[in-house]
Amino acid sequence: MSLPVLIPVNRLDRAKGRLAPLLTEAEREELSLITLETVAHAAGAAALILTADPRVRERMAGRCRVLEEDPAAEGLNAQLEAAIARLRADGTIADRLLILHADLPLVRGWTIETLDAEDPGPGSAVLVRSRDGGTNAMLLHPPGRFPLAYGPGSFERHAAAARAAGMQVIESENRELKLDLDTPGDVAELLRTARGQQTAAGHYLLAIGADRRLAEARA
Ligand SMILES: Nc1nc2c(ncn2[C@@H]2O[C@H](COP(=O)(O)OP(=O)(O)OP(=O)(O)O)[C@@H](O)[C@H]2O)c(=O)[nH]1
Ligand SMILES: C=C(OP(=O)(O)O)C(=O)O
Repeated sequence: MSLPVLIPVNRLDRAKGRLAPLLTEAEREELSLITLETVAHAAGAAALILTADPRVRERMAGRCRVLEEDPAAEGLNAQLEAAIARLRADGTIADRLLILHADLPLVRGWTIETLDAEDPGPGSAVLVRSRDGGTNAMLLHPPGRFPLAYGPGSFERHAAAARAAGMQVIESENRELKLDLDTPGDVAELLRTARGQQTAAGHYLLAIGADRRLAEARA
């Protein structure tokens, strides 16, 4: 596997909490699954889904490799570190790894190829900053040089930690990877363009009337 793509997915009943003002719990869960399918499809055979939710496993069964979380690890960073250790031990991960969020509605296969092409070689990290300062995508060459620090404002933490580890840091302006669906503002941004409306997430959001709800909230 030239570039394994690790995609962490929160438990559906915990995901997308910041969209609660716009979407019901059932709608947030379905949107999480729809964007996961988009990201996993883009990653193709390289997709490695990390989740504790049996409904995610059921939805993605047979379509890509789904990894169980480590019961001894707590939180996103610890879960990712534990999964990466297991994947390095079994040879799935060698000298490169792309960690992608599961909620990137615009991502396509060629998006990942474009990001991959930005990799300058060993000793580097290519990062994509999200609208709220998170890290939507992180291509590590190699992984393991610094501790993962996902959470609010993680982009600056990851960039600083990579530099402190002697790595070359590149901020990619990859437009498809910069948009994740965390807030009602992100949903509005997705639905603002025909391109966004034509995504699987866009179709779903329009079908449930999220555009009208946004307009009513602005009124
Ligand atoms: N496997 C796993 N994935 C997680 C966990 N927490 C967050 N994620 C995933 O990590 C990525 C970034 O997560 P966030 O956007 O911060 O969390 P979220 O649950 O999607 O949204 P919020 O509820 O708004 O924080 C998304 O792909 C999440 O699904 C976790 O504890 N385990
Ligand atoms: C946890 C993260 O996601 P978000 O910024 O979407 O909360 C992160 O990018 O570090």
